[in-house]
Amino acid sequence: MDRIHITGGTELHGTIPISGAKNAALPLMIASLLTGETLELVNVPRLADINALTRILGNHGVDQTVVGKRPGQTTETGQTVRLTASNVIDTTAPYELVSTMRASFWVVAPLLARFGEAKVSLPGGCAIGTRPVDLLIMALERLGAQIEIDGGYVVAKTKNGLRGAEISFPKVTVGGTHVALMAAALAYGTTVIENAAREPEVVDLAECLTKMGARIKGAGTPRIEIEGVARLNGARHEVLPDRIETGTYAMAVAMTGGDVVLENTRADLLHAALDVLATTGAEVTQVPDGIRVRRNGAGIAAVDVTTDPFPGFPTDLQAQFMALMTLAKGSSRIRETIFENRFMHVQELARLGARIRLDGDAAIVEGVERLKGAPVMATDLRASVSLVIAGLAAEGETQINRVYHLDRGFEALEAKLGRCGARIERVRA
Ligand SMILES: CC(=O)N[C@H]1[C@@H](OP(=O)(O)OP(=O)(O)OC[C@H]2O[C@@H](n3ccc(=O)[nH]c3=O)[C@H](O)[C@@H]2O)O[C@H](CO)[C@@H](O)[C@@H]1O
Ligand SMILES: C=C(OP(=O)(O)O)C(=O)O
Repeated sequence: MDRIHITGGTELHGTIPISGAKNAALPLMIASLLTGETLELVNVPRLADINALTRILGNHGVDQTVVGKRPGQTTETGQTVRLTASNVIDTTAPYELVSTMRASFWVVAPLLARFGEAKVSLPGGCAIGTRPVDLLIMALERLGAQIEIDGGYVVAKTKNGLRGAEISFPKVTVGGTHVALMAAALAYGTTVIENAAREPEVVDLAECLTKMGARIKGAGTPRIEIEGVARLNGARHEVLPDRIETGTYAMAVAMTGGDVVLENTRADLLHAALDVLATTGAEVTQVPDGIRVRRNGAGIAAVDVTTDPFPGFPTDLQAQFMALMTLAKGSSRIRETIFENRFMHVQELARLGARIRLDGDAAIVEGVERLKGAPVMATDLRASVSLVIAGLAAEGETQINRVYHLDRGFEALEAKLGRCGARIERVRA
């Protein structure tokens, strides 16, 4: 198994191009199942999760091509992918394919809406909590689907097509909102989603669906209204920048010190996180087409954080922020309200010398003077990258095992950090 080897203690200086968002690209690719025409997606990141979804869509019969390089594009420019679901031959998404990635479960919605049936394995994904799909099933049932669980599969059917309805989510769910949006786009009549997720990736999906001919109002607010249409058409859509990758590298600079411009990204995608970062003492400024993060010799201030649905502080940046707080002056309290088991990085950060105590849904981090490199093991995607950040700031050598988690969500991580002076390399097994 590959490992990442880091020699810590160097500041980061330079530019880092930010990729298209994994968590936007996945539902956008899945939306290709809603039409027989071609959906062209620009700025798709090269990631293991994207490859996994490519296999799942291919199994349904979706034709996929990756467009070659065009003038002005480099290997750092995202891929352009064309997806055509004109000949869907299989409405089953098997366990072997779905178990590795949670988002793949969302294919249930377009398959059901367009073909009246879907059989999709219950999902896997990062081990950060129980992660049920009851609310996704509730949304489809509200739209008239008959659903059974059989042998680990969700078997969904509809006799006469889906019908618009009111879907009121008791808690904010990103996946539930994606599923409801895709299913309602082809349902007969009007659907209202209450307490919808407001994440930028939901807005991105809604914008793409609108280009495909869907009628959607209110995406980005807690109330989304969808007037179903009989069919959707092809479209071309650019995947929005990855706000979690942006925030991750911003926190890396805040921790190691230095001066880095994060290119091809937008501050409005992560205001809450950037505000917190500024409170810790980092200088965060908007520059044309990006964000500049700087920290000089001054120390890191301790700041309390609570994760929340967008526009709050994202749970997907909680581990990275905890890494930063391990070197803060004083004590910070980090509360996780989205997932009940998203503190797997705590024991690994402790190997580097961090002082963190768990207290229910919160972690209390006592800042220390310095971290010292050690072998650590990544346990999930964002936990893994929190160890990379901590390793960059630690004295000496850090070796991160189980790198496949990182490959799910961070494109060209070593190259992006390496060009800013980090001493980081992948040791291939
Ligand atoms: C591929 C992708 O985009 N993943 C993101 C998505 O995950 P995902 O869409 O899985 O997360 P949700 O927003 O659905 O989950 C939010 C909360 O609702 C709960 N819940 C969800 C569905 C359900 O049927 N029942 C239920 O109880 C979850 O266990 C969790 O406690 O949003 C999360 C929250 O921002 C992010 O951390 C993930 O990175
Ligand atoms: C938790 C994540 O992914 P998934 O929902 O696919 O497990 C993530 O992107 O941080």
